[in-house]
Amino acid sequence: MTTLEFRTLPKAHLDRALDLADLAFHGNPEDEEREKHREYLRRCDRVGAYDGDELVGILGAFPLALSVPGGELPCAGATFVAVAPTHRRRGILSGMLAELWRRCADRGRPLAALWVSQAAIYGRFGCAPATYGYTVEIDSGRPLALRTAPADLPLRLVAPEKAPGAVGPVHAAQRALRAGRVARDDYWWRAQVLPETDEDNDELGPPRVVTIGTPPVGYTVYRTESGDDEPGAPGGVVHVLELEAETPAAAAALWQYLASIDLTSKVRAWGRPLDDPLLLLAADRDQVRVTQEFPALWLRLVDVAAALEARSWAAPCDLVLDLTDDALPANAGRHRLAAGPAGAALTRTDDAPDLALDVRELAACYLGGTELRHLVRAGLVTEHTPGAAAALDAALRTAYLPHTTDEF
Ligand SMILES: CC(=O)SCCNC(=O)CCNC(=O)[C@H](O)C(C)(C)COP(=O)(O)OP(=O)(O)OC[C@H]1O[C@@H](n2cnc3c(N)ncnc32)[C@H](O)[C@@H]1OP(=O)(O)O
Repeated sequence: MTTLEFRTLPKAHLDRALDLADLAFHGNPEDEEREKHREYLRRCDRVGAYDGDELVGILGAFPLALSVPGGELPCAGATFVAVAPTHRRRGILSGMLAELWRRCADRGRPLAALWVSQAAIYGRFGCAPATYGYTVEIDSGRPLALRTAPADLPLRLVAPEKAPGAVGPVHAAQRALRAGRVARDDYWWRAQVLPETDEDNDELGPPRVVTIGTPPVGYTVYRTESGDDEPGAPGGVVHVLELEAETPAAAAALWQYLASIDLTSKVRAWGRPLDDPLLLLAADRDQVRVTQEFPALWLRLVDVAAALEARSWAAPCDLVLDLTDDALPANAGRHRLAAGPAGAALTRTDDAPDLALDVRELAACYLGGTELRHLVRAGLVTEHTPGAAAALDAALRTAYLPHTTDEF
């Protein structure tokens, strides 16, 4: 029997990695899509698991900059995780993640993030959902009724290749307000946000980008799905991938535009923030309905001290946290967190703990998307000192909920 080895997957093995991913994800991509995946993996830090010469596991990690409250941090964006079906449940995923945590330490990345294929897999590795999304549907078979007057500003269609220059500044300004978002370069806009075809739904047309204002104070990215030609049949669907606006009036105008596109009768917006103003702009909440809520980005605090000391804090707190972290014992133990608007320090202590929790619970709360007091009520966090969870919640609070649509 051979032993498993975890090492960097060289570029020469990219096609073997793609074959393995197709095997594990039941994919059968066309040439163009396969080239897209090859480019994708080429940009990643790659861990390969080898059984002798056989490639039996692959994990990619994009080098990302993730927005956190008050700034951004280097983050490994784990993706393309696949284990050969002949080798499952032999610890290959566990070994690849252990290698990823080592590389995060070597490369100065305190965070790792991922979109999971199944929610049951990653909690045991210290990961937790840190951002959430809503799917919102607008019945646009009738005019969209709004409580806020739409801005009277020009709307312009922008060619996708011009989008990074035209709407990048609006995205960057909004990203500074919301934790959980990835810094986008031209590659990210082209390949991740605006690919010509939608990989998951070939019924959808190409991406359309529309800006409002000169210079833009908002924009939307959407694709359309045509409806049935029969008279009286439902119209097409406008699939909104992104909508960012700097003012309520600009948001109202963009939603009104999307809801009034001819030959369509529904707007389906995926991955809206849970505090999306759209839900308050709507004059008739029967016309604008939340149809799904889902965990979006999962987070792992690989270096807890670096992560906590890098974010901003809304209120002062001085608490002893008793942390467990089975995979990364350097994070475990008692730490005093002294934090406030001037910054934070995490120092080891023998003092009695105010709160006892696992690193995955801290990951859930880190970006401000989950409140500790709810985790206390669920029996997942132990509050030794009454009021400690509320004090930490007040310190972690953010003005906007964390949010991301960057699915990788
Ligand atoms: C970020 C992303 O890319 S997410 C995509 C993940 N990839 C896929 O879903 C593709 C198809 N599946 C696979 O490739 C594999 O089955 C993987 C990656 C999910 C798991 O790989 P394995 O090497 O089998 O996992 P490993 O043996 O390290 O398991 C570690 C633990 O996780 C558990 N586990 C693994 N997969 C699952 C699962 N799907 N559901 C629940 N538990 C799971 C194992 O039971 C084990 O628990 P234990 O330590 O208590 O025994």
